Amino acid sequence: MIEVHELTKRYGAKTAVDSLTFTVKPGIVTGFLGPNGAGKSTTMRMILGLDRPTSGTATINGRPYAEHTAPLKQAGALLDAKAVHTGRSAYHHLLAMAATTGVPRSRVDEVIDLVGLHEVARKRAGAFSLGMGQRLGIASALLADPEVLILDEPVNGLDPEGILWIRHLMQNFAAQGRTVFVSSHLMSEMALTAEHLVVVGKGRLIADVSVAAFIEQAARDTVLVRSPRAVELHDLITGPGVTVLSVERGAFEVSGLSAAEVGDRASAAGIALHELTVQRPSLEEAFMELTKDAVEYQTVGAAA
Ligand SMILES: Nc1ncnc2c1ncn2[C@@H]1O[C@H](COP(=O)(O)OP(=O)(O)OP(=O)(O)O)[C@@H](O)[C@H]1O
Repeated sequence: MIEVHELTKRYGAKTAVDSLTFTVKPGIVTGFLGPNGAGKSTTMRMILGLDRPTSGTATINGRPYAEHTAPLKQAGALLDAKAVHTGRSAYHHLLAMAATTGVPRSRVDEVIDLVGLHEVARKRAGAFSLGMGQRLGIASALLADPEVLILDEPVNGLDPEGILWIRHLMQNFAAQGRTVFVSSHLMSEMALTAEHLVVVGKGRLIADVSVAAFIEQAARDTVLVRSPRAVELHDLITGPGVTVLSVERGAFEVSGLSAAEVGDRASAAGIALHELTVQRPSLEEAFMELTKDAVEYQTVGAAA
């Protein structure tokens, strides 16, 4: 379990993390979502004791990470996959880590097999592809068999097979009753991986919600209506709870009414319909809508 309470980090005048409070529960994968610069990495670094908070607290299994007697048994993390000694082989990188943290040698072979690096374990890590580097980073995170796994953008730059592999690894880890906290700026990826979402923008909490609830909210349909008598039909259906989102010549988009309701009303008034299409926003669109005011560097015109 990870508990973050009123966590704040300022760099001079810049507030990178602004009074964040949330809990990451065991047994499920929790996605940490937000646009670039939202403060995800800074929050993860503070949870792991790598950055000192300006104020507030972050604990892992009830204590600040650094105060645990065997911190690596509590939480393993992948923050930057390139942070390995490039001259060492994957095997020796892990062996050195194991030796300094009291992990038995046999566990090194175990995690190498677990992440599928058996064939290349004796090769220099500096020559690894991005995907192999990510696997090695995850092997390091898993080395001490931790209760909590913290991964910062683990699928960045991976091919579809690598993405699938990490997704299953996280889900299996959570299914064992452990805690998984994974950051991403891709809603579509998190919808497939996570069960719960913590969404941040400009350092602030925007949503703390189950993926199912987010999808349900996002999936609010709109109906595109095209008719030669669009103006009349438009006037006929407007009322409480009905929002007309866009109007163009001969067509409009409406929310708050089902396609059947629009069709019935048109039929009752003897108005012909030339199109009646249910439109469902993609999850990515719903996420962008949610975070649109919290995007740090917005392209001019992007808000429209
Ligand atoms: N050491 C630092 N000094 C000054 N500003 C920093 C420092 N580290 C982060 N920031 C700023 O804090 C904000 C949050 O950065 P952070 O890297 O935590 O965001 P993020 O959500 O992880 O973004 P990304 O997906 O781009 O990595 C950014 O505006 C960043 O420029």
